[in-house]
This record gives sequence, C-alpha cells and structure tokens, in this order.
Amino acid sequence: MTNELVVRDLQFSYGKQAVLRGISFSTTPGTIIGLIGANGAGKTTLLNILLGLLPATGKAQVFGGKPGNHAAKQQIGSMLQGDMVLPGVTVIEMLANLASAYPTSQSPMKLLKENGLADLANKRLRSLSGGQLRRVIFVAALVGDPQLLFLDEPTVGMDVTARDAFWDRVRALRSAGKTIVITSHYLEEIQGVADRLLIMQAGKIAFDGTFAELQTHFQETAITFTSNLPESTFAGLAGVDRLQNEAGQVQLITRDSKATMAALAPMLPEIDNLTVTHESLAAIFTKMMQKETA
Ligand SMILES: Nc1ncnc2c1ncn2[C@@H]1O[C@H](COP(=O)(O)OP(=O)(O)OP(=O)(O)O)[C@@H](O)[C@H]1O
Repeated sequence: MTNELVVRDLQFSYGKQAVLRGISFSTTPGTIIGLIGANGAGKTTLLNILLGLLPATGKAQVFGGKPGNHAAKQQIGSMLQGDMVLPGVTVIEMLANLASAYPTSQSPMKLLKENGLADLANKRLRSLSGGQLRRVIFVAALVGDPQLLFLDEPTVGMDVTARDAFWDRVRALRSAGKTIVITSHYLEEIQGVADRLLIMQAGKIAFDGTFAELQTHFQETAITFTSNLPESTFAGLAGVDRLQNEAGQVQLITRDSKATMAALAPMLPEIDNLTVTHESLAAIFTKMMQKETA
C-alpha cells in the first residue's frame, strides 16, 4: 500500500536553534496518530513543514507530492494553533467560501449539522466563544474532504460534552479511511483515541508504536503487599527490577507484571494487603522527558 505521508530525515532550524534533527515516519490510511512531546519539542513546526508553510531539508512527501504544492494541499485539512479567521463574516459564509476553493467539497451545512453546530451557521465569527470557534475551525478543516487531517491541540477550550462529540467525529473519520495526526497535551484523551503514538524528543522521534508497545517498553508496575517471608524470596522473581522492604512492607517494581504476579502466586497464602498499581501514561511520559533533560 502506498503511504500517503512519508517523512525521512527531516531537519529544520530556527536560526542556530536546531528544532528537528532527523524525523522519519510514514502513515497508513484509517489511522489516528498521537503526536506527543513537551512544550517546544517541535510538533507545530513539523506540521507547518508538512503543510508547506516552513522549508526543511530531508524528504517529505504527501501523496507523492511536495508539501505545499497544490495537490498536496488539497489532501490535507488542518486545525492549527492560532488559526486566523475573519471576525466579521458568518460561519456559513466562511465555510462556503472555503468549499469553493476545492474541486470536491462537503456541504458546509451538512457538516455543521453532523457536528451539532447548525445553530451557529449565521453567527459572525467574532461572536463565537473560544470553544465554539475551535469546533467551527474543525468543520472548516473537513470542508475539502481531505484524506489527511492535522489537528494541533484541537480540544483546547472545548467543554466536556463538546470534547466527547469531537472525539466521536474523529473516530468516524478514521472509519471512513482518513489519516489523522493529533497533537495534544491531554494524554488520557490521546490514549482513548490514537492507534499509534509518535513521541518527539530533542528534535527526533523517540518512540513510534502503539500504546501497548509503549507500556511493554516503559510502563512500570508497583506490586505492594505485606509478608513475613524473607526479602530474598522476592528479589529474583520474574520481571522484578527493584525491590523495597521496610519491616515486612514490600514493594516490587516490575516491567512485566504478568510474569511477576505468576511467580508470586504460590506465595499468596503468606501475602496480605496486595495492591497492583500500573504507571499512568502521564507518568511514563514524564519519565521519558526527565531522561531527555538528565
Ligand atoms: N517563529 C519562530 N521563531 C523562532 N523560534 C521559534 C518560532 N516558532 C517556534 N520556535 C521555537 O521552535 C521550537 C519548537 O516550537 P514548536 O512550536 O514547534 O513546539 P511544540 O512542540 O509545538 O510546542 P507546544 O507543545 O508548546 O505547542 C521552540 O523552541 C520554539 O521556541
């Protein structure tokens, strides 16, 4: 299958500051990709390059074309931070104007209805709340019926109901075969929706894989219990990386909780107050960021 977005050894600097130091990845249709990284990691810069708004060295192809060329632009819908809108025009005027720029476009009114925004059609953009404006900009990104969507911090300013509805729409777009690249600092949200994670660190892709793979590689699980068995009983158990024992209060840190629990099973009659706590995605992410700055 032809990948629609192919990036190889992409590099970019702002003056002397190297922001992207060799980014490589490609996408497949019908996938939601979570692009994660600390503030300033270069996520927005990468999206801007792929949209043809910033020049870079290395290879970047959108459906075989260069970023920014006419064919490539028509395949991408984007929702960026600080998107400019004309405050005096109405929602429907803005969308209709946008639709006229594409050879095939979706009906703006149909899109507004699908996204629960039909009531806003005749409102001027300046009269919308921050969350309403973000939702309208999402609709604007869909008007050209793009195959590829770049959504940069899309849910900022949206209330809980709007977020839920938004993610439902994003899932529906995936089912329709679109590829969606999303940056977000709301890691739990990304966990709920993304099929694949790209973690940017120090201008490179530090991790490219599924959440399950991220957990396999990085997630630690704390197994705590009380026991009078000697510490040496637990030290060599399968998967155990570290062990703490303070007066019979034992904590095992493992990266393979299934293996460790299986090894503990025969000792359960002599173990009390067992708890198993898996590290959260946010904690894994923080740990990875600390490695970068260490
Ligand atoms: N126009 C600019 N001129 C100079 N430096 C810039 C410019 N825009 C961004 N930078 C720098 O490039 C780096 C990457 O910024 P970028 O906005 O791509 O990060 P990001 O990962 O999107 O961050 P955030 O999560 O805060 O949105 C940062 O160090 C930033 O200060």
